[in-house]
Amino acid sequence: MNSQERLDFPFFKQEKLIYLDSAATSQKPQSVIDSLVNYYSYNNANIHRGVYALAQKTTDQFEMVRNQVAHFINAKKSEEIVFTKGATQSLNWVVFGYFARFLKPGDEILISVMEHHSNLVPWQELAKKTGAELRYVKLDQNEQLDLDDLLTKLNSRVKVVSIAQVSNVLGCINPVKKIASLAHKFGALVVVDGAQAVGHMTVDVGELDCDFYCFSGHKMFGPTGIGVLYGKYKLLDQLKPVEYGGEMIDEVDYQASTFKELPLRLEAGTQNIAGVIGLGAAIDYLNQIGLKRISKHNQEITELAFDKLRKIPGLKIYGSANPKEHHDVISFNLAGIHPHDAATVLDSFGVEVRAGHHCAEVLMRYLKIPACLRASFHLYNDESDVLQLVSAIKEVQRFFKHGTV
Ligand SMILES: Cc1ncc(COP(=O)(O)O)c(CN[C@@H]2CONC2=O)c1O
Repeated sequence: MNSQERLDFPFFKQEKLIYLDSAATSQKPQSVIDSLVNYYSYNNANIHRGVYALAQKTTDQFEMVRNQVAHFINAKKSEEIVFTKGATQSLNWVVFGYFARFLKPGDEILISVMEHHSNLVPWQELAKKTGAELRYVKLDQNEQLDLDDLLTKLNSRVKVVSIAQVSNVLGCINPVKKIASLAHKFGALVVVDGAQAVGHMTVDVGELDCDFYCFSGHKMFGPTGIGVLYGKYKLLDQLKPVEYGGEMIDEVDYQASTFKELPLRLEAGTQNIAGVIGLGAAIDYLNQIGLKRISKHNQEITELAFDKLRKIPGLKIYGSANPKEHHDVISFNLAGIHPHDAATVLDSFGVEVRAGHHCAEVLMRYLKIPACLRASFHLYNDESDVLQLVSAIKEVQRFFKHGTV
């Protein structure tokens, strides 16, 4: 990253804040902020129904972003792109709009112990609703996804495998393409939670051959409140709307209504138009910098942080022992210091990390820890951020008079 890119983000023009919580939400480049101001200042109009020129212009801009998203993740066509509030809503629509229609007692749902609550709790509810069984793939000795365990749990009763492409806690990249290939051999469909992957690496849903892919705009330099549900057309066409109302209807009679074709059938009500435009600006920025460059920079920062953190006595890192298997996320604890206490003192040094279960309580139970600290990185982080994190951690240990296990 060059210092100019850090200045692309107004957030960093304020007092020196060491922002290490991009896995919770990323900071926003000026171009994204400007796109929202510009929309509301000069192009604000509702879409798809207005016959006046401005409404048509804004509709065209909205649909152009849909095409942009389709190209960004290499979807076959823009009708496979549905705008949602974010990864959570996207996953809920897949669970309750698609799989709720087909799962029955005796069927199995396979997820991993590392899943975010948004890719875990909906499946719990669906299992209760349908009588299907929810099963978990465990971690291997290196605290990575245990592919052998996945293989032993794959069988003809498994109807869906739902997995994070990147863990928001362990920072590992799961071999989604291989998992899809294996799952499809048993007739299972594959849902990917891409919230921690998009914006950090090139995502190609065609290459992955996944059946559904879900992600959020706010974790990829875009606004909050906007996300994407991708689905292979023939499957998305079977997804029953979870929400009904305006925009998505074709005709409404006294007792029954007909609905529009994909994707509008799945976009009820006035959409987050500004959020879509901001998402388009975020994709423009990602393409301008280049995902390969972002991925390389982020990996350098992550590996630098890993190498320095692992040398700190009393600090334990979760996930792989190989720094190259951590991507933009490092979760850790300090011996004898509760993560919330540590994060509070770190904040007093201007270092902002996350403390808690990171919406992954099953993973915390699996790791036998109540919570942990998490440092997560993106394009705007640099070596000085890492050095300040390390020195602040040492201050925390001095403050709590703990230094060695
Ligand atoms: C892997 C993963 N899946 C799903 C979600 C849910 O996304 P939305 O909240 O945008 O619907 C997140 C959000 N990341 C969370 C948000 O806060 N801290 C995290 O790690 C995530 O990291």
